[in-house]
Amino acid sequence: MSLKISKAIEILKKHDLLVSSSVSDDNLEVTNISYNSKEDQTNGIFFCKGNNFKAEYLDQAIKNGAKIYVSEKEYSKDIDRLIVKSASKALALLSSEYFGNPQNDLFIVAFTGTKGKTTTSYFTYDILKNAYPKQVGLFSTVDRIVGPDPKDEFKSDLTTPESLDLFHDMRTCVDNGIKYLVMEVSSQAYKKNRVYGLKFDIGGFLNITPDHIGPNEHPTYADYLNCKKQLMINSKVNIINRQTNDYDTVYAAAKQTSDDKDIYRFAKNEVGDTDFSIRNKESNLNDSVFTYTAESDKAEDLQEHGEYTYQLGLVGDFNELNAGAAITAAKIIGVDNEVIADSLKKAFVPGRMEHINTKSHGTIFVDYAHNYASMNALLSFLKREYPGSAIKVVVGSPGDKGVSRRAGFAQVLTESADEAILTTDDPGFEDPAAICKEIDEKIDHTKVKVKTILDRPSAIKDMIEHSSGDDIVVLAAKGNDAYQKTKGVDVPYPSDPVVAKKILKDIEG
Ligand SMILES: CC(=O)N[C@H]1[C@@H](OP(=O)(O)OP(=O)(O)OC[C@H]2O[C@@H](n3ccc(=O)[nH]c3=O)[C@H](O)[C@@H]2O)O[C@H](CO)[C@@H](O)[C@@H]1O[C@H](C)C(=O)N[C@@H](C)C(=O)N[C@H](CCC(=O)O)C(=O)O
Ligand SMILES: Nc1ncnc2c1ncn2[C@@H]1O[C@H](COP(=O)(O)OP(=O)(O)OP(=O)(O)O)[C@@H](O)[C@H]1O
Repeated sequence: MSLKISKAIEILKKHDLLVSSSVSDDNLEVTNISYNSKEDQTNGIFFCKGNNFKAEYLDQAIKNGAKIYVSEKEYSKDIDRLIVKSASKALALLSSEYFGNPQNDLFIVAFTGTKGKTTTSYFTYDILKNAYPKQVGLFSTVDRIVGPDPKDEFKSDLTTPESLDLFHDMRTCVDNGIKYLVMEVSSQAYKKNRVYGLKFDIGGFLNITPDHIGPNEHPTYADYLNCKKQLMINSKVNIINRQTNDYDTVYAAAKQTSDDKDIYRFAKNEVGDTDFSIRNKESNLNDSVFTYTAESDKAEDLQEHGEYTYQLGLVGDFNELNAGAAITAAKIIGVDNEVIADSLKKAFVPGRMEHINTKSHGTIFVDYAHNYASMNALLSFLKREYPGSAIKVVVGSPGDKGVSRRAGFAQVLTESADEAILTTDDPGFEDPAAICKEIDEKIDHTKVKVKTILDRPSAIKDMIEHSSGDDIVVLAAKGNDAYQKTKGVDVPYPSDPVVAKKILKDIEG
């Protein structure tokens, strides 16, 4: 991989990003690209970016072999430099060029939404992988899959990677024979220009509720919505949840760059003015069965028999909506209905509505619901569908972030749980006991029985041991995370599904 500096200048000028250039050799062709000074920079281009950037990082990068740097301000005059209006935008554009614009060889399906990105991406990935074996990649919050072999699969750090890493991994995908890429696009990805300049073949908008608003994320809800709707502006074909908050804004964003014929809307039950509607037929603790009905001419063009029935291996009415988005994407691509139906039947998403059937300790769900909106969606669904079951929740709230989640958990536990055990979840630099106390103090104890057990495996064990019959045990908010973020260290933790299964093995054999 390489990048000619003359080409870099041309691209920056084209995008009106270049402020000035001090370049001794226009013909320089760099063979390394980086934004992390600790890496080898031999014959490389180095990007000074980020709120926490320090001049000494550039000094280190130069020592490590950087030949030229890109920055919003001039630091060292010792080497060539390109001064730009936005280092993050420059990073995206020049990384794309450096890695040979791999996006041009991929059909990219992207999803955004406050909730459901990971689940919908997995549904879509599973369907496409069954339709086009060995040709599908996945960039999700949980895993990054850049090729067909187990060695091409690794854990993600961010929902949407930094642009350089994104284009690097897309290059790997293309080199590994991948033709379809399913990815999650967070609002932060737009805020931080990680996907700047990218056009998506299909973009799906799942929902938006106030979240991720705070000093390190979005200053206001308006900013959050503005970032999220960028996916619609940057997608050729759009799929939109007709029932999302701010639907008109989202639809208008799609219309900016797409004709009506390329915008598909889906909705639950009788809504009107939609292209597809979803109706639940039946659900139990293992599956839900629903119909997907074409409600417009363009939807009928996509779905020749008008109405199809699907069985989804992941319960939760919100998952029918997630499935709707995945089905629509697959149909736009032209996947056979049988493949779609078969894939959804076997759907499994790590840490999302994973259910564990026990012999005599009720049914256990492990779910990543980690704010009021998602926990409310989950617990209201369980309460509505299983009125005879006691709902018993093990949950904690993280330290150093999302403080409003604590009051949210107190509210949703009061509204929908019968019993709760408060426990530790990524305490960071805070005291987990104090976090639990904060939640506990806001719970109405006349409505729900609560105790605190800080050691998470002990909390899970206690809840499982004290559950039986039709009880539903929900291990919430941690999904399949295999760590507890504690005082700046990712302390290994076996993950909720592993802990629960081990406890069951010990007590049920
Ligand atoms: C606030 C924020 O969005 N920060 C992200 C951003 O950081 P930044 O560009 O501001 O960089 P920085 O952390 O200030 O560091 C400055 C620069 O110095 C460099 N450096 C640093 C040390 C050194 O010795 N040498 C050196 O060169 C770093 O490599 C970096 O380039 O770019 C970094 C990647 O280059 C991200 O890791 C980082 O995400 C932080 C850690 C993060 O967790 N962000 C969350 C909020 C996020 O993005 N979440 C969304 C999901 C949200 C959802 O669920 O919807 C996501 O997409 O994951
Ligand atoms: N469409 C939806 N509407 C409301 N809640 C949902 C929806 N889909 C999933 N959830 C709930 O939110 C949790 C997180 O789902 P998922 O990981 O798919 O979303 P995400 O958008 O990737 O989340 P995050 O941005 O927090 O990583 C699930 O475990 C479930 O409880």
